[in-house]
Amino acid sequence: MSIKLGVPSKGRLMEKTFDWFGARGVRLSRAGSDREYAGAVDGIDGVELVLLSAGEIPRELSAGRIHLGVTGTDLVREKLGGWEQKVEELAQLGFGHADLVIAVPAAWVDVDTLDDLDAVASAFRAQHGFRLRIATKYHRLVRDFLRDQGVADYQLVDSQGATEGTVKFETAEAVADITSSGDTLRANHLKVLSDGLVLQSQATLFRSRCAVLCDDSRAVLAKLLEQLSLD
Ligand SMILES: Nc1ncnc2c1ncn2[C@@H]1O[C@H](COP(=O)(O)OP(=O)(O)OP(=O)(O)O)[C@@H](O)[C@H]1O
Ligand SMILES: O=P(O)(O)OC[C@H]1O[C@H](OP(=O)(O)OP(=O)(O)O)[C@H](O)[C@@H]1O
Repeated sequence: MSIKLGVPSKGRLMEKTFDWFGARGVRLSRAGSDREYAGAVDGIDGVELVLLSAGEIPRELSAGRIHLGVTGTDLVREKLGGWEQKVEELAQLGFGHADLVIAVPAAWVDVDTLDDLDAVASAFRAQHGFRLRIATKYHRLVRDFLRDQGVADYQLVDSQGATEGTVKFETAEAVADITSSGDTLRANHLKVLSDGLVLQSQATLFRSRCAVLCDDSRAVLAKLLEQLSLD
């Protein structure tokens, strides 16, 4: 029996994950061309590499279809309600750092804090007859954060990409999205609220609490974690 390790199938996250495992003697690679989503593992027997969308890895972990998975903490917390019951964080990998933030138009010179946003939101509703729109793909995290911070008079609108563009295209008044360099926010004339940090994320190795392990698989997992110095 083998255990399944899910890794992002493309981009920086995939390459840096390969580097992280490689530095610990577990060599991960794509099996064929850049377009093929099959993987190979050298340096340990019984581990199968599964290349997946970063956004699907939380669901695969919680369904128990993969035993281990690398993805951002933001995606696990967003996609899995009660995530701590479903997965265990084994190691923060030290890359893929990004902040989930609330940002508003830079031209809103009087709006710097969540309190300011709350005041604007109430005035906006009175003036326009509908609630101020915040575009995001992080519905759970943003809703929970704004509830805890006492901001209520808003609505979330779904944006699965190019979220910073929604303000210019007038489908939202504010955004909640991941930022790392800040370039995308600046280029779209947006600014982060001073207390608008929802979550700091980085690439993390997770273990499924839902995957069933036979004795052989348990032994493979223990050997892998020992090789990664995580036992
Ligand atoms: N600019 C960035 N800098 C660093 N990390 C980022 C950046 N943008 C996104 N990330 C992180 O990368 C991870 C994957 O992001 P995202 O969901 O956008 O995946 P993707 O690249 O669109 O892949 P897929 O569509 O296959 O899921 C997330 O954990 C996110 O926090
Ligand atoms: O602060 P920065 O360094 O500019 O990075 C932030 C951007 O990176 C991510 O987008 P990505 O490139 O993954 O595309 P997406 O908008 O389609 O998610 C994120 O959604 C921001 O748009």
